Amino acid sequence: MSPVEELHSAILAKGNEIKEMKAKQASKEALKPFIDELLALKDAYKEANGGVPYETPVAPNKKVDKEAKVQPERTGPSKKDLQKAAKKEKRAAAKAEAKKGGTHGNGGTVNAGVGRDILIPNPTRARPNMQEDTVFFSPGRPPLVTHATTLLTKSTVTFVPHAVASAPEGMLEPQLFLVDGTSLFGDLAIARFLARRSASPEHQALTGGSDVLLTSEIDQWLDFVQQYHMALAEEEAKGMCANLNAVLELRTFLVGFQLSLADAAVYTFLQTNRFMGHIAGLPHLSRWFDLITDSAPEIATASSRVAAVRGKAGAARGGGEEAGGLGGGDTGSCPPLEGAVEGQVVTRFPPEPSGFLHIGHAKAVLLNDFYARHYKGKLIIRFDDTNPSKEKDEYEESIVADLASLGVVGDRVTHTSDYFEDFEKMARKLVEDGHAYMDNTPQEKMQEERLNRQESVNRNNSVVDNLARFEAMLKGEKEYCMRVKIDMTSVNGTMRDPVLYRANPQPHHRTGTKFKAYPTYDFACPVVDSLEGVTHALRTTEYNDRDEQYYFLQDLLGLRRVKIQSFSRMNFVQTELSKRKLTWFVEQGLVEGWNDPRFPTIQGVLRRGVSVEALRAFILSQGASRRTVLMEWDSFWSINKKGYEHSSPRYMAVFADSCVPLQVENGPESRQDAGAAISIPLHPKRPELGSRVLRLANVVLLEGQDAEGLTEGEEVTLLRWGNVKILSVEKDPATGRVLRVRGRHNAAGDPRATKLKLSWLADVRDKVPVVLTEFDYLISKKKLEEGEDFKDFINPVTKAESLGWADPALRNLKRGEVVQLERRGFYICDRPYMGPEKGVVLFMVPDGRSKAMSTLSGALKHV
Ligand SMILES: Nc1ncnc2c1ncn2[C@@H]1O[C@H](COP(=O)(O)OC(=O)[C@@H](N)CCS)[C@@H](O)[C@H]1O
Repeated sequence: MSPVEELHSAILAKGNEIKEMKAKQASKEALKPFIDELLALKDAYKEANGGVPYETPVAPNKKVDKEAKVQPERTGPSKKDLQKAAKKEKRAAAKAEAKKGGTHGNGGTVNAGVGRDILIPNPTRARPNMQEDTVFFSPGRPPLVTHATTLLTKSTVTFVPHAVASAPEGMLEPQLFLVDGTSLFGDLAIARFLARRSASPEHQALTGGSDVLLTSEIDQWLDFVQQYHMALAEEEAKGMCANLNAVLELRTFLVGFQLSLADAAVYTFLQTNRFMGHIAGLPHLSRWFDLITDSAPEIATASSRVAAVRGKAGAARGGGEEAGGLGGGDTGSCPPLEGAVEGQVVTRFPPEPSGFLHIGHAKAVLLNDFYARHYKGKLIIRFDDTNPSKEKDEYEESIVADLASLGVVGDRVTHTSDYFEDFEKMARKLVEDGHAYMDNTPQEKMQEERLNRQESVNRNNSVVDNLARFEAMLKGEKEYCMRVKIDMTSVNGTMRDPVLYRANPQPHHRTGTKFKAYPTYDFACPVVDSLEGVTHALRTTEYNDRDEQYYFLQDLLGLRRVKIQSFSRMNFVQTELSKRKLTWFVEQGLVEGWNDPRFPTIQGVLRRGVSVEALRAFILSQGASRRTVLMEWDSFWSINKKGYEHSSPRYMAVFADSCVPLQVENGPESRQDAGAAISIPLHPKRPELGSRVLRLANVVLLEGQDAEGLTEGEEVTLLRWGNVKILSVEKDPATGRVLRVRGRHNAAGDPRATKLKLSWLADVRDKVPVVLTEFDYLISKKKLEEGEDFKDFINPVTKAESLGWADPALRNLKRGEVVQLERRGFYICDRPYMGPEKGVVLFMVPDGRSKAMSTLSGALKHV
């Protein structure tokens, strides 16, 4: 049944219910909620039916109703139904035409029998009068390629998001209405149209122009995107990226020798389906991705702008102000940058590509990004790649992907290795001028001497000897390193002749074997900050001691001074952030990998259900204070929950192994009764999110835990349906456990008068299998004391999976989407529905409370 048909049946059923109540002389007060429901159903019908309102049958056709009840189950509409539907459609179309200017329509829908509506172009839908070309779209399915094409072709098109009744978020295709009343639907069809109607040959070339082969090749890619627009499983996504990489090995663009809609469609597809992690390790695909980002920024802009409508990614750079109340005239909890001048501030985020980014890094990059944006300046993303023993391309690529998922786009991406030649020259000059010397004191001894403020025996060697040893070091000779002469008597240990250069024969991931000695962090940071025009270097407070040395070196080398502004490191209870310790967890197999949802990596926390907006708001609300605090996860999760409270649609699910059937004596026979569904809002307090179909049945599944608490004769409320009087509770004589329950729906019952409000699920054939997954902390102790080894505090059980049954609508859930399961909490989809044996994998998103949202207990402590 299509949503329109379902609503039609629901209206009939509700009307009959009201008639029955009236016959029983029900009071006006008792009737009111039913009449309200009927009106709401009619509104939903009108919206789903292209603006054409529900038509009350001229004479109530009791015969048809009767037929509906005894009709055998069938797989498709009968000829008679089709003729009737065709007549009805004709009538509706004629009405809609006459009524031009009404609500926009949605295209026709055909039900595939699995609850998913497949759209067909419907030329007869209602056509509103538009002042300008307008694309209506569901926020769950933003028309990214259309948006990119409007930017590329400079077309004037208005985009209007709308919530759609009777269809879950993301189900409806975008629809373009032209000023002349004609319309088109589907992201790719609209994009093609916009390119083709442009007068410019350059824009027409986006679809292949008049070249038939090119056009077809482009179409081939568009078909491909169309086919896979739903989220793919992890392995499939990986394989697909590998194939794309192979295709792009010898190509600059996907088709021909210039940008086309094929590039735009595949780019937006990859960007919005979280493929970035897979792209990272693939050189040709990465190169192509970067090329499109740079050469057609309209495409990236479209993706990030529309993603913002969807509420998933952070705002695109350059637009608007921060979330979380920051921005505007002041810097909120982030102190102003000293001496900052609007338009001239340059900040930088300098990760070492030696591991995956974690939430501590997120703090550093979001603060740098915030200041750059606040002062209308620039942000540099600099890979601090001075240690070839630890760094890899793979890490660099994962960092790029993680920054993209945080919505951070640097104005420049640089590498410390871009300056290796400059370093060599500067270091040689320091040696020549007697400011630096070569030292072969063993590492431990050197440390001891520095601690005791003792000079090395090499401190006063001749420049000639030092120069010879310096050149040997550059060739990879490891015996001597270069130290700068500062002050061995200084109270600041970092001023006691720090090491600035040392040999490392390992090939570098970017420069290969060209260099065999590398600057240390102490040397690299002040030099590159100054050379790159950084005005404010934000560093965590553990570097404070190094500030003096940083300025000393800039002065010694005659470089412009950069202002340092420090902020505290971010640490969380029961969480390790060190790359070394996180690697241990991966190597021990205690987690799935770096993107494990128990890990504090960016990939891990996003997978666990952290929203980028919440992360940003949390970090910026903490600000750039220097006070080091150990954060509680609870306060973070409760900020995270706030966003979802308003935006996530609500459904119900029950545990599969303990659920108990409740036979509702007067409930509808789900497979045969046309009234076996009602329309309810996706979110009871947010009608603008639209509505959905709630399936009813004469057998519904209750949580076992709830069934145990039922007593005969009491009235309970089945959430969103109404009251049921419990007639009997049958128990297993051996165990005393409830086996089944019988009840009767009481349409006139008052939900406010019942004690128990139960979640439930119609026991329908297409209910969806789900895996409800909960996680605990990897570390069992809140704060490890000095000397305590984290390995002694490993939580033995940190993951629990329970099988469940959920609302049929969850069949359409995509990876990364968050729903609320009533009385359970928020869940993020980690794997979409892939068949009866591979149900939807849902991860519980903590909400900051130690208990789950209700008396329903989970499999683990709720963290
Ligand atoms: N836990 C943390 N809280 C805040 N900021 C952090 C945290 N951990 C690291 N950082 C900052 O991120 C960048 C990059 O760190 P990385 O360890 O990859 O690299 C370096 O520390 C040096 N390449 C550059 C130091 S300025 C850095 O700013 C950290 O302070």
